[in-house]
Amino acid sequence: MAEAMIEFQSVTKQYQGGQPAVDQLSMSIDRGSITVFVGPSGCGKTTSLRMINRMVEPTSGTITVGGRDVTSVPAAELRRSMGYVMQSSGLMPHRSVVDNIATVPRLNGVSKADARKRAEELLDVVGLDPSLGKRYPSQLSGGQQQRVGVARALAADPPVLLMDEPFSAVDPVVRDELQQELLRLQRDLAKTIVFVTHDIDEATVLGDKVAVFAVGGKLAQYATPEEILRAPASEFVASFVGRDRGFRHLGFTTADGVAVHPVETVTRGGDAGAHPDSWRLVVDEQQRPLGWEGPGLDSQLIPGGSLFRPGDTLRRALDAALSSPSGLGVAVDGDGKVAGVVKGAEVLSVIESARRARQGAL
Ligand SMILES: Nc1ncnc2c1ncn2[C@@H]1O[C@H](COP(=O)(O)OP(=O)(O)OP(=O)(O)O)[C@@H](O)[C@H]1O
Repeated sequence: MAEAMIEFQSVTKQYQGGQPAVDQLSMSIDRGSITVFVGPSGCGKTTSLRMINRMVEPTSGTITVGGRDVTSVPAAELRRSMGYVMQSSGLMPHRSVVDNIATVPRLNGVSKADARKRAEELLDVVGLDPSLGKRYPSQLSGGQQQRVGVARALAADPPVLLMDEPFSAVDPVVRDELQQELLRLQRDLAKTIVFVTHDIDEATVLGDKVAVFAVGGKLAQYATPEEILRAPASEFVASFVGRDRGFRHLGFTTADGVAVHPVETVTRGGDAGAHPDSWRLVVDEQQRPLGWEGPGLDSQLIPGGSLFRPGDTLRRALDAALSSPSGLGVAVDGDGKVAGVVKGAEVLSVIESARRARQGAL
């Protein structure tokens, strides 16, 4: 069984008047995992996160980190012992990137030279060119600033990282990159990360476990993303995770059972007959897919859909078939060479048998 790193025991936060911001929260957060707090605006996610490092003090209840009641540690010391990343990177505008990252180690008594050296290494860890270290925060893009925010939070090598909507101010493509980068980092670092977002997609991508909060600071469900999509605990959770949860749930099952069929290919610039009478896949000299030629379309190249790779999920298999102009999803091997095609109807029948097997197991 996983070991608890952070525990909330009947924690309530009541600001003046009104209903509690957080109401009798009890939950246990595993060491070395990513736990995502998700829910609609105002449901107490940020308040819950900030009570972990005492930026906010609970009205009642107890929070322990590593078995120690957080109120037994001076608030300033506690805060420095945890990394904190927020939505606006929170960088100090008049300090260089390197000096920003070195802030907490310097406060902890690390020499200037060592702290800067470590800061430069961390730029590399978060995927930034170390030459950016001399710049000021305003000379970086939003995505780069968020990476610096992550580097700064990691600088003192804290076991716990608190992240409050760290990627919500950047565009969707950069956001996707930052999410993948965080997962990659976490594979090496194995920190205990608590991550706040209002975006259920982000929660299911990142979370080992997801805590769904309802307004009034009540914990509505706390489970793996797979379980939350498959078996929402209430009407509220079902509506919060959204209408396409059935489709998104396919992202948790591998498509090993889906057959890959041979496909007719033609090399670009090769012997193409002018009018193909069925769909055929155009490939380059290394057998990598370029697009399709269709019947009656004068051998004009039509862009292909998404690709299906070994180990991919049912969601990707289905998307490959649905996004392909021929209706045949292109499967490639680990080198990106065409391995064959998958058919939408067959993906659906694998999905259906997986569903029946699950029901049989109940
Ligand atoms: N300092 C404060 N004083 C009074 N009320 C507060 C304070 N901070 C938060 N609240 C209230 O507590 C409730 C929970 O706020 P919190 O910021 O924790 O929610 P959230 O889920 O993080 O929301 P969002 O996604 O909008 O950031 C809200 O009703 C909010 O108005």
